[in-house]
Amino acid sequence: MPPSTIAVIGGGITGLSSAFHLSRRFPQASIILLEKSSRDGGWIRSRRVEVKDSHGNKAEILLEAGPRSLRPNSKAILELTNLLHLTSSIITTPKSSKAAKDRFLHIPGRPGLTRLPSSPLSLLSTPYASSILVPSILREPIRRANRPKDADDESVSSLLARRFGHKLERIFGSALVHGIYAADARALSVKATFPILLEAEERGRGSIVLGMLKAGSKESDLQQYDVGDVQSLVNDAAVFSFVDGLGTIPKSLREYLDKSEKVTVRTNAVVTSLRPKLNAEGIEVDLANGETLSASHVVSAIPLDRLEDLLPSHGALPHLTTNPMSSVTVVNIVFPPSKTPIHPPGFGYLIPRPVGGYSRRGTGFLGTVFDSCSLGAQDTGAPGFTKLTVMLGGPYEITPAHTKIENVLAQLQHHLSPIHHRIGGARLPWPVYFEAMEHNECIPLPLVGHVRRMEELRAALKTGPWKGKLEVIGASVDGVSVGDCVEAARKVGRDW
Ligand SMILES: C=Cc1c2[nH]c(c1C)Cc1[nH]c(c(CCC(=O)O)c1C)Cc1[nH]c(c(C)c1CCC(=O)O)Cc1[nH]c(c(C)c1C=C)C2
Repeated sequence: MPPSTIAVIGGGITGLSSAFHLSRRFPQASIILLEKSSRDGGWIRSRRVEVKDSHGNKAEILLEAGPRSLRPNSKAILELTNLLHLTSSIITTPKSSKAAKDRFLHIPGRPGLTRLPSSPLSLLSTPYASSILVPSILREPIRRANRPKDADDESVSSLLARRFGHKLERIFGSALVHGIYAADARALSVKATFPILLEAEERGRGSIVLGMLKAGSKESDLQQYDVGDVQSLVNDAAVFSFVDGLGTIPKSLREYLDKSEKVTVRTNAVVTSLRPKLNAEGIEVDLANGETLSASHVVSAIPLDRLEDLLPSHGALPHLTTNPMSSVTVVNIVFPPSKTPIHPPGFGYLIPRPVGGYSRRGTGFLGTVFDSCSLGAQDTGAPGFTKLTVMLGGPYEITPAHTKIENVLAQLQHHLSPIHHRIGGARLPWPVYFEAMEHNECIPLPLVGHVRRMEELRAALKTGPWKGKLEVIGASVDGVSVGDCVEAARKVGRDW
């Protein structure tokens, strides 16, 4: 029986795009999206702020509180962009730009920023990073195969350390994981987060480098996605966004859903429990206001541990509370136009795990994104303002002192100081805008064994009291990027 009434729980990007795709696939079904807070869009939050410097120069700067850019390799995102008619507001960061090519680390104990090589030729101009990367990479193929027998998963850290050595793991591996998961690489499942490394090791009979060199060309599945001319617009882009930021996607999804006769979006709608009907098909959805909705099918697009709170004991599901979540403090800063550039051109920098681990006395800094470099075209008004985003938290414990403007600026000054010393020891100017936002439990962290656990969860949903009528998707199940969330939303309900 095709679904007659679908309840989608959660109004983040996964929930909104699920309702969108389901309404296209099942035009006869009534769909109700239930979001507990007063706004939809989840962690995507774009806003424009007006800034003014002491000379009266004014600008309107687009700031992001959460994710800020999309990768063109996500076909599901290209398709959504096409279907929502967002082509004309795309902004790209070209692959050839400094914002795409120049990435840095701030290595605790070393002054300023350390440039990462972006091509074989640039190894010469990045001596410190290359002195660690080159020997580790050259040595890897001659290390004996050393994957532990019968281990089908391990931590990101463990894989990198056993193939490339501990120094590469700590300096590069930990920083990469900070920039995506704001997490400790020693806990995350490599199979869930970087399966490409395990696949390469398999192909290279123990060597990741040889496996990468052997990588065959992947069949393009572009035909299955209705991407229109979006693909050609982002062909030369490293990343892209929209004139009004990533918030354009949830806003357009909401507009589309509000126009659909069969779809209702309800905010401030708190779901308190989900109950499989005992003697009939379907699921009862209880709300905090006392209402009970009857749904033939339900999509849970909320974090797994929140779903756990909604389930009755006879519908209990495995592994909902295994993974922790990472909390990140995002600090948006805008500096006034100045003669001395605030930072070198580039994407930004990440800070690796310190030698002694995540001390409570640490600065809490994970990295900084140079937003003006990649997405300056979003801003209007007087030129020359610099927007950047500092990220703190994750494995570090953050106190209010960490995010005080003076402390954040002092750290930035320390990381960016060589550029200022070179140009006469100038200090960073006082910002025209500063906002620190704490995102509590915003990134789910798949621990070792996550892939197997999710297989068991899916198997339990197909059988037992849920009979395949409840599907569980989203960042805590399938992958944390916006592309992963939309891809999962596109597939939901395929078996109904
Ligand atoms: C709120 C902080 C976030 C951190 N990571 C993510 C968020 C939302 C999610 C994320 N970031 C990246 C990826 C992979 C890219 C992809 O597949 O789309 C994911 C899933 C890469 C990335 N890291 C940073 C940026 C600006 C990007 C591009 C994508 C995006 O806009 O989110 C920088 C960065 N992110 C985090 C930290 C601590 C950090 C440091 C500079 C955590």
